[in-house]
Amino acid sequence: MTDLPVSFSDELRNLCADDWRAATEHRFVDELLAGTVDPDVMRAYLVQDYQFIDGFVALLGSAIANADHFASRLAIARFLAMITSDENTYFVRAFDALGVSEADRFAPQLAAPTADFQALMARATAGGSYVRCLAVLVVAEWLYMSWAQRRTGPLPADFVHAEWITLHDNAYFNEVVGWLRSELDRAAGNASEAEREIAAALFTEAVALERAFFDHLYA
Ligand SMILES: Cc1ncc(CN)c(N)n1
Repeated sequence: MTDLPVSFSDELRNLCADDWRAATEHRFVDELLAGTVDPDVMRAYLVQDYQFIDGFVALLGSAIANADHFASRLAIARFLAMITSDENTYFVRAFDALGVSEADRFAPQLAAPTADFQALMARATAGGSYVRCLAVLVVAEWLYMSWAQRRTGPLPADFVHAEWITLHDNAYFNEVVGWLRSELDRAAGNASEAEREIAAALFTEAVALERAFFDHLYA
């Protein structure tokens, strides 16, 4: 039997398997799935992540602008609509529940991994390249789906924990992740070797930053 060819997205994930595993099996993930994250840790995480979301929305906008098909633009725009509605209102409700101040919602002091992630997304956003945007988008959503799918028990009782899990493991989200991966594989197939190398570097840097983003919560 001949082996199936490895897709570009699988190849990239294999390149950074250690960081991928460390992030998806992180202490924060274990505690989130068990519903036992310390409220101070959850607050710190969500405050930093809201600043990540800002750059992420800009990155989705760039993917829409640089996509090579109308159908791709439509699919990304639908996903962007989910982020700016259901996901954004989750943050607002979670901030209310956790007593997060206005200053921390909109202008917190950035942790180093947050600032580094913003810089990475800004580079991908400004690159004028669909494959570069996709490389970072695929990490952000595939890695999150991977940890959310590790859940074997019931959802935690607290909505702050439960909804953050279900936002990253539901039928629509899982379909988006599969689609983003297939778009990355397709766009990489149409890109030059130099573009593929840039996309691979963005991908591996993003995986390392996902790990650092969780690590800093316990530093
Ligand atoms: C840092 C980070 N990476 C990914 C995701 C999933 N959208 C997120 N909310 N935050």
